[in-house]
Parts: sequence; structure tokens; C-alpha cells
Amino acid sequence: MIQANNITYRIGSKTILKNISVNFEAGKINLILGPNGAGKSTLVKVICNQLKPQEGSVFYEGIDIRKASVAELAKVRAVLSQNTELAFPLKVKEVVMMGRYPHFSVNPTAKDEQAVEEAMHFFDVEGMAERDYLTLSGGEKQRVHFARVVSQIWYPSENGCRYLFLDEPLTFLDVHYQFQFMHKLRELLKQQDLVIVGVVHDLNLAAKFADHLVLLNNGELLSAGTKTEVLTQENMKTAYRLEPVIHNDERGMYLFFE
Ligand SMILES: Nc1ncnc2c1ncn2[C@@H]1O[C@H](COP(=O)(O)OP(=O)(O)OP(=O)(O)O)[C@@H](O)[C@H]1O
Repeated sequence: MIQANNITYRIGSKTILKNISVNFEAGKINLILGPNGAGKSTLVKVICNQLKPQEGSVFYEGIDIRKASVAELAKVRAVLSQNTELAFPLKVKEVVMMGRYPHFSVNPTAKDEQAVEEAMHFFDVEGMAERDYLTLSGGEKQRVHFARVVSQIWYPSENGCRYLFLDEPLTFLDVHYQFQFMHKLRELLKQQDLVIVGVVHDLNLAAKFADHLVLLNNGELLSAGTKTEVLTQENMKTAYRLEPVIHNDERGMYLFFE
């Protein structure tokens, strides 16, 4: 479990995150929502230890991440950032192998090769293994990056959980691959030691797949809980300045914006 307690993050005189406390449990699809500029990416960067908050602490299984070594953390924590781009030509399988860099020093081991093959198979990109990454479409590149980040934490850790952070993973994906990706996350979560935290904009996808939602607005925690607790008329009005019609029936929950 990840516990972020009383996180405040400032840049100069601007407070980007204001006293935020949230928990993310293993085995759940945890999604962070909120309007543009709400602080979602910043919160992900703080909880994955890329940014140090001025106030507050982040704990993984009760251990303060400031005490964890960067090298050890990289073996159990993978991050898919927004706008991941590569400017130089590499084969797809070489890009996926980048996920294994924290695990070997000079040459990949058979275990690293196996993780890359299995992750490519899992995300259905093994047919592109030999292709130049730069020639792929936006959606194909995104699936290669899924394989890369998941290969990083492919094997269970000897002591503790694995952590996967996904900042807007669905950008570039058509609706087929968006749904396929969310189903793949469910499949990955069968491994009980995995904590997944994602940022998405699509509220209906969040309503369909999320187990736990965190809604940020203007750097503050507006709401956290289940979809029915978070995706309310009042919260949508505060965060998005729109009043959706919300349906909740046996087929699921839907928000219609007009
Ligand atoms: N390095 C920085 N310098 C100045 N302001 C910053 C910096 N990084 C982030 N911000 C500001 O902090 C706020 C939160 O940014 P953040 O990227 O976390 O938002 P977000 O919720 O992920 O937004 P989006 O949905 O648009 O991606 C924004 O107003 C942004 O301009």
C-alpha cells in the first residue's frame, strides 16, 4: 500500500499541491482525476519519488521512500510518464529492454530477455520486436512503452510490493486498445503484490474500471473513494464546471455531459 500523508508541493510562491493525504492499495485500479492543471501529474511525481514535497511524506508498505535507495526503488517501481518520446532509432525490443536497465549492469541476463519477451507478448507487440521504434504509430508506440514499464517490474520482488504509475496511459489509443489496456491492468492485478496508480481524463472509463478514485481540483483533494462517492453532480460541477446527467444501472455508471 502507498500512503501519502499531508503532501504540500510548491514551486516558488505557487502551491501546486495543498496538504493532500491519499492511500492507494494493492490489487485495485486506483485512478486520479481532475481538470487540467489540478496537480495530477505533480502528485504522481511526488508519490513515485521524482519530486520531493516541501511538506508531508510518502510511505510504501510503511517505509518512508526518502529512505529507499534510488537503485532499489527502480527495481520495484515503474513509471509511464506523459509524452515519453525517443529521438534516436532503436528496435522495439531494445526500447522494451530499457525497462530492465535497473536489473543488470552490462549485459541483460536470460531472465531479462525472458521478461522482455513476455511483456511484449502480453501487450501484443512481439510482432514489431525488430521494427524501428520511430516508424511506429502513436498508439503502437504507447503499447511498446507499456511493455517497457511493465517489464521493469515483471517479476515479484523478494521483499514487498511492486508499484506501477501511469500518467495518462490512454492518450493515443483507440477505444479498442483503451478497453484492452484496462482489461490488461485487471489481469496484472491478479498478482496480489501490485499497486497501480493511473491518471486519466475519461470519466466514463474511470467509472467503468476504477476501484478507487481520487479527484483533485486546484491542487486540493476534492474527493476520494468509490465511483459513486466521487463521481457526483456536485463534484463534477466544482471540478469541471459542468453538470452531467449521471446514470447508474445494472450496465454500470455513465456520465452524459451537455
Ligand atoms: N515546473 C513548474 N513550474 C511552474 N509551474 C508548474 C511546474 N510544474 C507544474 N506546474 C503547474 O502546476 C499545476 C499542476 O500541474 P500538473 O501537471 O500537475 O497538472 P495536471 O493535473 O497533471 O494537468 P493536465 O491534466 O493538464 O496534465 C499547473 O498549473 C502547472 O502549470
